[in-house]
Amino acid sequence: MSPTTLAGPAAAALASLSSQDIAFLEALPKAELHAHLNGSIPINTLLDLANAHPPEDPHLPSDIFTYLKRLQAGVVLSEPSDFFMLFPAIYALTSTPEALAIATRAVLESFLCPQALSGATQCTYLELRTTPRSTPHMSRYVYLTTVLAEIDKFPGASLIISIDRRMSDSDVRECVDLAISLHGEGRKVAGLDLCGDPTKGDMSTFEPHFKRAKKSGLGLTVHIAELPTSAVSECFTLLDWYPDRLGHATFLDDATKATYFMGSGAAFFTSCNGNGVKYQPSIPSKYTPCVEICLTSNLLWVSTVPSLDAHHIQYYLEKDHPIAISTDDTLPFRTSLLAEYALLLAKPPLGIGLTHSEVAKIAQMSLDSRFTDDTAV
Ligand SMILES: CNc1ncnc2c1ncn2[C@@H]1O[C@H](COP(=O)(O)O)[C@@H](O)[C@H]1O
Repeated sequence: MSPTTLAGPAAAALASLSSQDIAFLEALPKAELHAHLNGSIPINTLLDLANAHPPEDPHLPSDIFTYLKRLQAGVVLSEPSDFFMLFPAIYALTSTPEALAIATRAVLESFLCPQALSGATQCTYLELRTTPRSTPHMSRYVYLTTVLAEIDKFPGASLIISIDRRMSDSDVRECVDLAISLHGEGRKVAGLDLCGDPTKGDMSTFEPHFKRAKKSGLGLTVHIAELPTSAVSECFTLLDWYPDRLGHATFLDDATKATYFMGSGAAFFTSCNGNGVKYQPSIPSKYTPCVEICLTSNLLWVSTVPSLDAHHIQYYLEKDHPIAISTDDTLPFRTSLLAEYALLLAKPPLGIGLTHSEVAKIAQMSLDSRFTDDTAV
C-alpha cells in the first residue's frame, strides 16, 4: 500500500536528498505519535469507498468525486475553518463499521507495512488517533472496537482517543468513559487527545474528564496554542493538566515555555490570566512534555509558520527539549513520515540542515515519548 501522494515542501526536501540519506532515514527506528485517522486515509482508499457507496445515499455529497480530486490536487487552507470543513465528506465515506475498518487498515498499512519500492516502513511504532463518532450505522463503542480490531492486527500500533473541542460535556464524558473502560480491559488504548477547531469550546469544562483519564493511567496529549489568537489563559488551563505531550504548541509564548518547561521548582511566574487574576502555577520539578512537531502541517495550514527558519522546532532543538516529528494528516498535507524527516535533513532553504546524528537523536526522542513500549521491531 503506497502512502498518499507526496507534494509540497516535504516532497521537495525528500527529492533533494541523496540515496544514502534516504536509506539512512528509512532504516532509522522512529515513532509516529501524531496522526489523525480520518486525515491519513490514502486517496485511493477513499476513491474505492466512494465507488462502493450506494449512489442514492443522501448523506454522501453529490460532488464527492470532485471533492476527492481537489483533495488529491492539493487544497489551499487560507482560513482555519477551511481545514475543518474538509472532514464531513470523509466522514460520510467512513460512517459504517465496514468502511471504517477498510479505512483504518489502509492507514495502518501505510505507516507500518513495507512500501512497494523501498521495502521500508514509515515507522516502527504508531499511535493512531481518532475521534469516536456515533453515526446512523454505529455507536461510539462500535466505532472504537472496529478501529481496535484493526489495530490488534498490527504489532507496534496503539490507539489514542481524540476528544473534539466542539463536543458537549456529555459527549466528552461518554468518550472518556469508553477510553478508561477499554484501557482497563487491556485493549490497545494508549491515551487521550484534545483536538479540533482551536477557535471552539471552553477547555476549562473539559478539565475533570482529562484529569480522571490521566488518573486511570492513560497518556495525555493536547493540541495547544495552534493559532496566534490562542489565548494564554487557555494555555495555562491545558498545561495545568500536565499533559505528557503537546500537539503543535506553535504559539506557546517564550515566558510560558520558560516557566513550565524549565521546571526548576524555583521557577516563579506571575502573569495575568484571562480574568486579570494573578496566576502562579505550581510546576512539577521536571516537566518536559514531548512536543509533537508537524512541520508541513504548520507550513500549509493558514501558514501558521511562515518558514522552517521561523519554526518553533528551532527553540526545542536549542533547548534539547523532547520532540516527536509527526505527519498530522498525510492526506490534505500530502506528506509522509519519511518526508517529514527529510525536512530535518535537507539543506536550507529546503530543510533545516541537521546532521545524521542529530536526526537519529530526534527519532529516538519520538520512541522515548510513546505511551506504550510496544514496537514493530
Ligand atoms: C491542523 N491540525 C489539526 N488541529 C486540530 N485538530 C485536528 C488537526 N488535524 C486533524 N484534526 C482533528 O482530527 C479530525 C480528523 O480525524 P479523526 O476523525 O479524529 O480520525 C478532524 O475532524 C479534527 O477534529
